[in-house]
Amino acid sequence: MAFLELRRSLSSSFLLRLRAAALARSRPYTTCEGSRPTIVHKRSVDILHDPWFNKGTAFSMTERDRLDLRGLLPPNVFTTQQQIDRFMADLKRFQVSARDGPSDTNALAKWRILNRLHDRNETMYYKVLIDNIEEYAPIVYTPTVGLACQNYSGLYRRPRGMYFSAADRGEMMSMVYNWPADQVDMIVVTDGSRILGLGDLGVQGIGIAIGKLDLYVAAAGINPQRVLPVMIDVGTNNEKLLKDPLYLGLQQHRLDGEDYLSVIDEFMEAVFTRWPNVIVQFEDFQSKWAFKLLQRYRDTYRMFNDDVQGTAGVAIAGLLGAVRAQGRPMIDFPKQKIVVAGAGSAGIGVVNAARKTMARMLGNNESAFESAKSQFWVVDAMGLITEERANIDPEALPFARKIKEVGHQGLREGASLAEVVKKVKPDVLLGLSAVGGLFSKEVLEALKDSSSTRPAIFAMSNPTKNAECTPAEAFSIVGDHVIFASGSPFCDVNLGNGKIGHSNQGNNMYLFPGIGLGTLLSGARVISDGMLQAAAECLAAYMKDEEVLNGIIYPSISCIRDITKEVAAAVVREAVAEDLAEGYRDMDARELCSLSKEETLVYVQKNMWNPNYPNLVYMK
Ligand SMILES: NC(=O)C1=CN([C@@H]2O[C@H](COP(=O)(O)OP(=O)(O)OC[C@H]3O[C@@H](n4cnc5c(N)ncnc54)[C@H](O)[C@@H]3O)[C@@H](O)[C@H]2O)C=CC1
Ligand SMILES: CC(=O)C(=O)O
Ligand SMILES: [Mg+2]
Repeated sequence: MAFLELRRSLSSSFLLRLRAAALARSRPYTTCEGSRPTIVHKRSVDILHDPWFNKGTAFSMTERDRLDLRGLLPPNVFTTQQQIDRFMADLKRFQVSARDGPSDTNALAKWRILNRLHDRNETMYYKVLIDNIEEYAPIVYTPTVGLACQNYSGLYRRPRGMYFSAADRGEMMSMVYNWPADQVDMIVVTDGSRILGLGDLGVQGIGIAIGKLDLYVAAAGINPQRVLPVMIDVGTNNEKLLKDPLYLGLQQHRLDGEDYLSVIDEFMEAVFTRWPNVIVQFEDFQSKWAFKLLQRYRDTYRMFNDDVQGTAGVAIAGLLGAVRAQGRPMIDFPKQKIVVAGAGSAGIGVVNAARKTMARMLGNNESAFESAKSQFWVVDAMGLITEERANIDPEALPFARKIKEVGHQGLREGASLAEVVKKVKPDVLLGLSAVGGLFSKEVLEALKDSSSTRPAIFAMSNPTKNAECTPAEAFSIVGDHVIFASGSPFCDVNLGNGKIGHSNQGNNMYLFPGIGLGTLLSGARVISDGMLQAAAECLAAYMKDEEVLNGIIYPSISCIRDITKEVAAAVVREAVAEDLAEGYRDMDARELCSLSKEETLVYVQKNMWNPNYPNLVYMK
């Protein structure tokens, strides 16, 4: 009701202007000089201050005349490449002159320089990011984005995205109309309660939503005018932030229970009312809420939880790669013994998905599902989880080991990670604990007795300092034959004798952009388990046998746009197969069904945004 009243009270001319502006913005952004122009309704300095349309020194002279820009810019008209060369020279100069400081200082300085470019010229920002993804993903994404979030209240200059707070209850239906774009394809939302492995960062967590959406644009080619980072500020339980007078968020403890749920419910209703086709990615919600919110919304809204579902898919792809790296067929996966350290949203998401994958390989029936469970040993902050655990988390309950069973192995409730590794001799040791160095010398020494010919170590916690071990530790302690993956990037290790120990990056960035893009282009109303499984299988199949045998189980980030295209196409095809696809724009469901695999790839590619300046024409 409040929403209807508000809409009525807005003057119709304002709504018309809003719609006209949004329509202009929603036009294809990939046109170049000479092709169909983009109509803009602003001129002069207003256009220079609009990062969606600004081209800076690249405005041609005719455009400068057309848009009243003559004299507002230095006279030399630059090509896109010249602009980038100038920007990069500046960025590199900083890198050289800041060589004395700790490496983090350089990384944060680079984040600031890139952030300022993002604020003034989006096209150029994304061109720099796409063309140098290997170098700058670790800046706009993990690990540096973690540091940026920790310091966000100080770094904040210009607003980006939307903030919905506990103080906005009852207002969200109208607030969503404050966002200038009539079309939003992708929202990444966080409540800041568990940012990477850095804990509760409150409102400062918006940095992670921005970083994830940067990858949506760079990897999936989602139009940057149609992404929306969102922070839901329900308070923070971080006492340091609560005491900080410069903290930008609500200075109150987090809402809980029904109060908390009512805020998230209102937000979901509001965004899906204004943008019925939007996809919402939940990011870095503490486990306590991650599973509950996923269950609450996944059958009604187009949403997924990246930490639970995206991470699970990336882990499955890596685990299957590790089986192949042993020279064994993937169908041997159900024989792998897997020790998982961390029973939060990510760890439990992985064991659930891995169990289902094993069960499918074993015949996809109840007994297969039951027996697959016995391949996992889950260890959390209190040690090995068994059925003797008091107040066990319901999500972890299915993986609690039977006390008699572990007794036979010489283990007990709460056994330490080192003891578990010693007794189980696992094929895989996977960390999603957020505890840097958890895979200590003792744990890694124990893994030397693994029953696998090539034990695999997944130190998946972020950012870098939270990795359970480094690749150098893994290769030097366990041996050259080990398979290694980490959540944040590490360099390969020189093993001597011309041999390289490959350091893979096992991060959900290889899946979430493709899951989002595939869902968008299929028009599926929900994101099914099958669509997520198709994404994971596609990533697993991306790696060639010779790469996998060489210990390379994930692709290089330099191919992320290509991988994302493949993943998105796999998601579209699965949505079609499950009869969930309702089509997108001119591509209706029937036509989607008739596309071959190759045609689906072409369809996806055609719908990916590229960072080219459009030709701008002013209209009153
Ligand atoms: N590589 C990737 O793509 C992803 C990595 N992550 C990382 O995973 C980590 C965990 O994320 P969530 O599961 O959401 O966090 P969470 O806080 O929900 O769970 C952490 C879990 O680790 C356990 N833990 C704490 N100390 C431990 C110890 N000494 N030994 C064994 N377990 C211990 C806790 O009991 C808890 O079960 C974070 O660092 C996050 O950055 C999360 C998602 C994706
Ligand atoms: C990668 C990611 O989503 C995380 O560390 O939370
Ligand atoms: Mg996350």
